[in-house]
Amino acid sequence: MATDTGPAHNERVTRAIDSQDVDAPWSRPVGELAAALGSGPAGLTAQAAADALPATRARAASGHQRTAWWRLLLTQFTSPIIIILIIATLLSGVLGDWLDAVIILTIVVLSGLLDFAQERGAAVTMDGLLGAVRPTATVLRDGQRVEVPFDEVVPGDLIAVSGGDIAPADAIVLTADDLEMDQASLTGETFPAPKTPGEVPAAAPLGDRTNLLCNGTHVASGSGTALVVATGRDTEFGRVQASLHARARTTGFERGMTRFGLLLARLMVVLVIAIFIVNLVLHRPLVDSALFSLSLAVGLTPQLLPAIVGISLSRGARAIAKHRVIVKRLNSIEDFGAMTVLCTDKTGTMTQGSIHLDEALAVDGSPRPDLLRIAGWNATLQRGLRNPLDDAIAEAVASAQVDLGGARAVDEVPYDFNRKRLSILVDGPDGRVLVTKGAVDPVLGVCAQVRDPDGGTRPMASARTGVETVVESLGARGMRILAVATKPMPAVSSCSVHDESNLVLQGLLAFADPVKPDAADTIEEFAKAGVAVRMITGDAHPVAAYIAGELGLDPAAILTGPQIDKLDDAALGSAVGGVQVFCETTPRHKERVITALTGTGATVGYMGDGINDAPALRAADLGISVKGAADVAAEAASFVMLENDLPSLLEAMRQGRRTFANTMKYIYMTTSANFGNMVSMAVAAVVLPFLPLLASQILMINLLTDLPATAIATDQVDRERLAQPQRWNLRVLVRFMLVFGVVSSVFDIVTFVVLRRGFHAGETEFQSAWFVASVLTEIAVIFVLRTRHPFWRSRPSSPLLGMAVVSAIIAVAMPFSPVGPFLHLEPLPGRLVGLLLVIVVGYVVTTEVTKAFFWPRSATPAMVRRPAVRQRPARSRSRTGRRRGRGTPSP
Ligand SMILES: Nc1ncnc2c1ncn2[C@@H]1O[C@H](COP(=O)(O)OP(=O)(O)OP(=O)(O)O)[C@@H](O)[C@H]1O
Ligand SMILES: [Mg+2]
Repeated sequence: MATDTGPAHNERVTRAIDSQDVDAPWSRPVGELAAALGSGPAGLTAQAAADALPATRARAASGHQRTAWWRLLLTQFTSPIIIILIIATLLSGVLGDWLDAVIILTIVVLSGLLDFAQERGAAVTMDGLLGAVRPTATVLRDGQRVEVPFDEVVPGDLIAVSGGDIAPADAIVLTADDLEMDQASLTGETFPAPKTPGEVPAAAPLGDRTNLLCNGTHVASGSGTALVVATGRDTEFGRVQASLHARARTTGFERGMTRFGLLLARLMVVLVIAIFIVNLVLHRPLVDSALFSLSLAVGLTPQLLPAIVGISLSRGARAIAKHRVIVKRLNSIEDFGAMTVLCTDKTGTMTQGSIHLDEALAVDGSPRPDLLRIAGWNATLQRGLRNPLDDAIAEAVASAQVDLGGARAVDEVPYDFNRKRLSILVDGPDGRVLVTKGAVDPVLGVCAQVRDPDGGTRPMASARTGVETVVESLGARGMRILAVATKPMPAVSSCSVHDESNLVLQGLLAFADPVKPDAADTIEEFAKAGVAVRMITGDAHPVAAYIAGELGLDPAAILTGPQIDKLDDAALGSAVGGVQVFCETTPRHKERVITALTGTGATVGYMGDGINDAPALRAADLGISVKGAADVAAEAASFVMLENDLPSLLEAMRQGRRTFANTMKYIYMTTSANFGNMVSMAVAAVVLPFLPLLASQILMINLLTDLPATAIATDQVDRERLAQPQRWNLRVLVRFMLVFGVVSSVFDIVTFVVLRRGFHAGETEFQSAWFVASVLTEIAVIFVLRTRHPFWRSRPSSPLLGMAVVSAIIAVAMPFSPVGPFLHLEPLPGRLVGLLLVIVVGYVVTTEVTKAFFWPRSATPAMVRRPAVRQRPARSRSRTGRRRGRGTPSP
């Protein structure tokens, strides 16, 4: 098999793509395609794949790529305001003062480097974290199966897929074993589409290309191999993505940030232009006035906000990773902190997940060892999704050394989440039989008769109540039950869903899957933290109720899938709040429940790992999956746990709240300081006969006050901030900005008056004093505003304290240092320094007093509100708090 290597392959692939050699590949014989792509039965060689990678990467669909470091560095200097500032500075150099220009540029570069270093660190951190949970594809290279990241799959690769896998590229089916793809993400079609080898006409619409696996769709059942013909932008999915600019839905945090950023930007533009005009009207020097206004814009601009927020979120992600939870979307951390309801799957999360077959029983509950043989045919011959129930049966068959009589599968109706049954047409010692097993109700529904322990049969109608009583009593002991049924089908060679009728119920299998010992405690901890835990399972009512009891949930507050079907969305919306357990659900039920819960105003988390959980994961405000889960589930989630462990999720959530609280601290403090400065500058520009600060001084203040901001992510958070869900609250933020901004302006103006009237300060002395005062007040106030308690009662983190002290010392020392003259700063008389300190103390005290008035009024009521969905008891369904915007605003 001539597998091509080296640049020749690379060239051929590029040519194939460019010349559309592989146009409508679904209509071409696979041999021809493989030849065109340089592939053979052993797949590509590793060398050929490596050679093709750059061309493939270049055509990757947008997204996920890490920006090159130099590009990241450049972006620090490419915002319009910075560019205008740099040009104006160069201009001022040409017109006169080169020294000033160089100093301004130096500070701009230093600030840019500081931001770059942080952002770069954040990007590297995220890359490392995501590496652990990035999906991989199974490809054949040099005849060996290897796992490679999705973005390293190249045209010509042979891939192998099985249940739950996402197709990493467009690929033509080579072999298929009952392969069915869920193409809903592409076509909206919710029924899985069967896939088989064999060309289809070139003109076949997407839905009819039965030999094409489409990038982004996932395997609903079965397995197969396929030849990759297109990747990235060249795939159907890539094209759709490009045309829609398809983006995942924005989080509440992103929406809040965007709106707030816009608000600030507008405010800034208006003020800066006004200040510039005032300066011109007052006949100040044009260039100086322009530089002053531009520097103000740089100092006040919120464009640094997203960067610093991103940095503190990525630090948070690293801290969360310590609890073995990986954050896939940074902004979801806010939703994590805001979560009020957590819904989870049962198996593996609430239970230990190591399912064990306990008993094989006849319909009356008496032991029936030979049932294991029938069940064994079904479980060991099935080729669909691997799953723990079949594994448990196979294990029991092996350990009891049951003889399967050389049975062989003729055909199969794979398991699906709606039918909840799995049927195999078997050629065994008793001839050709259809063996069906599945959840009790769905199997009973297709049985006409039951087989009694004595070997005789009876109509289902007369036996049903008896069977249900047995199932109920097993369920009450926490047993998961499967029903097994058969039907002789001597004359057929294939089977379908329609053959699942008129079966004879053979017996029941009881599985033990005990509740995790710490699950109940963790659920209680979540409840104390304001998060109601809810269980949503596909399993039957009796066992769900039993497990609910074990977990401390209310077994009476239960809703089944069939009951959900009877409710329309509105009725479901008003019912979900009081329900603690949802059982007998299909994937669609899970999704509807989550949507209904989000509709009540709750911030809903959903944790699940199966294909059947993917729709619910997408519908939730935050999806949580587990490493090793089906690709579709992992893709739909914004958090991935490395182990299925509820306690670590609790810790991760607390860390999420801490991160959110610190991020909000920064936003609250920076915006109020900026707003205050804008107002002060506007006033100063009007009343002073000279500029209150020079451009280089403003930029230096900006740099010095940014230093402690970089340490905010490390800060401690007051305990009560972590006790309840928190969410973004624009109204409180704007009020905070106005109140504390104005307080700081009042003190700025007091400083003006004292300097001009009391000290008769001239230009340089005034600017030097104001430089020192600006830095000191802005730093001191961090310690007041970072907590709602009196500031001396809440300890800041050491890095924050350290950075703040260093910045303050630099600021005070600068006028006395050799650097001073470069910034036009002159040493201040001792009396003036003392006075500045008095002003700083006065400012701190005033802010502290204002804070005491500000927080109780706006925040305390929010703090005592409860989550919309409550823990036990479930009877009185209170409507309180069912609005968006609950939860406690920060800091
Ligand atoms: N391979 C199988 N063969 C037969 N029946 C099955 C199989 N897998 C699952 N079932 C039946 O379908 C029910 C629902 O299982 P499913 O995996 O769809 O639900 P789930 O919501 O993921 O459940 P859980 O909460 O336990 O994880 C199971 O309780 C079982 O009765
Ligand atoms: Mg499951």
